[in-house]
Amino acid sequence: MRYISTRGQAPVLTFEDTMLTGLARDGGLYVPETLPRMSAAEIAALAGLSYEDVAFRVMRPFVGESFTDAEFGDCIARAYAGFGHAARAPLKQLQDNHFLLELFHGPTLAFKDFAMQLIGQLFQTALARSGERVTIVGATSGDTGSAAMEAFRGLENVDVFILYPHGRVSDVQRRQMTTVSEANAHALAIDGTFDDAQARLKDMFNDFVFRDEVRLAGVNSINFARVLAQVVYYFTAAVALGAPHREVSFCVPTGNFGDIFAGYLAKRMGLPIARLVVATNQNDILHRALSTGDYVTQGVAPSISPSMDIQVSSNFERALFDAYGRDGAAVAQLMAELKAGGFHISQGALEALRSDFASGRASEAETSAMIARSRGEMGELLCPHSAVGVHVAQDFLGAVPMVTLATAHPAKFPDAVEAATGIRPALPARMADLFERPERVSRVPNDLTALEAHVREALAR
Ligand SMILES: Cc1ncc(COP(=O)(O)O)c(C=O)c1O
Ligand SMILES: N[C@@H](CCOP(=O)(O)O)C(=O)O
Repeated sequence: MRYISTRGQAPVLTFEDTMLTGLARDGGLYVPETLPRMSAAEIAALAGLSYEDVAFRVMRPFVGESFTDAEFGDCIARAYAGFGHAARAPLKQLQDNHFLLELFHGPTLAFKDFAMQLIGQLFQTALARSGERVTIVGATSGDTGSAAMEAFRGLENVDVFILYPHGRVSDVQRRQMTTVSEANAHALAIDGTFDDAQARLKDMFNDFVFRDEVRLAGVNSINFARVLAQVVYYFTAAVALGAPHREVSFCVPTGNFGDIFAGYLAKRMGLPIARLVVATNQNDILHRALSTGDYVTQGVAPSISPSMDIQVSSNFERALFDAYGRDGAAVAQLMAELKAGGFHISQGALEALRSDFASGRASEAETSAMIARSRGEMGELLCPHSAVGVHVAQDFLGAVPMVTLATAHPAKFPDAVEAATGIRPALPARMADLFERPERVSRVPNDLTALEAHVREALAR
């Protein structure tokens, strides 16, 4: 299995090198050169298997020679052993033909744990073999950072630095990052938005001197292995609802486009997915782009679903790459235009995107109203991100079963949930002392030189 860049100018890599490399050296994102397909019989055979067994069968063809069957199986087993639900990603009925896929039973209570716990194991296995040491730098709007800290805390061959937008994550999210006591984990509060943090991260990757000096690695969905691990739960959910004999649709609360891109991969692999619905909050660039063809950034307005407060949606580049017939030069041109504020999607590419993706948005009021309604009518306490998904899904319910992804636990966003329902959701017992633990965080300017200096100094200590 070989991986190529969406901008067409970077070396072709194996799975392991793709995972350890992060951003391609031409600024693009790695994708598989060809996608493995699963036949209807192979999909049918997933019924009744454990989450771990499905994960092995779905992901194995992407891994190639990078890990042996035994190594890969062990990594999967260790990754999901700590989840708080035997099914790992349980499915619940919400409404007639509408289901909720609960992705918040991992150690940090968000869907990020599915991929981060696995790549933590894969990094450890690969680095133990090579004896190499890497510096992971990640950008987060709240959940990727806590999941990364949890997965990489205390690991011998890794230092992990997480940039989050100061004042723009929930208190629980912040404390999940700033209370990690292990010396290899560093929380950095940046003056700016998540888009600024992600842009500085990409700048670090594009500074080859720094990149090579610290052996930079990434665990955002820049890293294809992150997206791959998220493909698995589309299979478990669809098979539970009758795939491959029956079509299923998914509605996905979306920001950086990683999770829904995983659904797109599942569809391309042969899973019968009728609709992939992009659900955005008021920061609705993706909904606007799919509706009008204009992908134009506006300022980010802080919302009650802060993890989706994103304008520059990294993985949309992967979808554009396919929509433009895998023309790396065309994608590089669009990304250059994005730096100046935006681009227009050609008619052909827009039609290609619309053949896979539908979209909708939820305002702040609609999100709050759905948190209240789902509690009252459906008996489900939703986090605001999941509520965005459930709200948008209402316009797409019909004969095909709809699965909305519940991407985080409501207790990560207690203020928004309490404001909507009067109920303050409690953290699980193992996190009960989160607000008593001491915090450790560095405030850093939104400036590449300052950030690189900070990382270098911390590594030298
Ligand atoms: C709780 C939650 N929901 C939804 C999203 C959006 O997912 P993606 O960025 O993969 O589109 C995020 C951030 O990634 C998140 O943390
Ligand atoms: N919402 C995310 C943003 C980063 O997304 P990623 O999937 O690229 O890591 C977060 O919680 O940090």
